[in-house]
Amino acid sequence: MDSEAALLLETVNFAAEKHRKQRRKDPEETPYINHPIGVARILSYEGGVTDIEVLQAALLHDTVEDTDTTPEELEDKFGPIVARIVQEVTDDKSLPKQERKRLQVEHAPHCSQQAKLVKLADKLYNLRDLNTCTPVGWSAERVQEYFVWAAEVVKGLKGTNSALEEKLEDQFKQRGVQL
Ligand SMILES: Nc1nc2c(ncn2[C@@H]2O[C@H](COP(=O)(O)OP(=O)(O)O)[C@@H](OP(=O)(O)OP(=O)(O)O)[C@H]2O)c(=O)[nH]1
Ligand SMILES: [Mn+2]
Repeated sequence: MDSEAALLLETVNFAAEKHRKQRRKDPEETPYINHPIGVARILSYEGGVTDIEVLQAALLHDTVEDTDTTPEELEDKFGPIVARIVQEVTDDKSLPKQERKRLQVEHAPHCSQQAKLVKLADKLYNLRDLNTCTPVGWSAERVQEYFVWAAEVVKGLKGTNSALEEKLEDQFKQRGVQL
């Protein structure tokens, strides 16, 4: 087996252990790990991304934000580039939600190309998820507001990957949201 395949298995196993107790917010309580795996798969299969560090960062992208994982732990295990990409896509959960959401819009254009790829795939996964398995308690208005906010973030990620951007564009069009 080639070493990149082994490295991806090591990475997905680490993410699965970290997210093992978490579930998505949908009524079926889908295992959380489906999300990071799906984000990495969007990058590879739909975005044509082959950069192993981007695919690893996608698998790990919610570990620091949502589990006890530290940036140092990621750096020790996966190196400084993967750790940096994850850090770039990590929200500061100590801030109020509105502020976090505003900072994503503000920071998106200044992210590295690698972090922009992860952000595009994360948004595409979550928008599709909202169409098929809406989180418990989310009204139609809340779903629509998420699309409007996500479009503001994606505007700042333009020129990164045309295949992913076209698929995001389709999602926004379906909701009457202008990109
Ligand atoms: N659509 C959907 N999202 C779910 C579900 N379960 C968990 N999530 C997560 O919820 C987040 C979106 O919900 P919000 O209420 O807007 O944000 P919050 O969790 O940060 O408070 C996303 O986080 P994120 O990946 O960190 O991305 P981002 O929204 O911060 O960009 C998404 O992955 C689900 O069943 N459907
Ligand atoms: Mn995510």
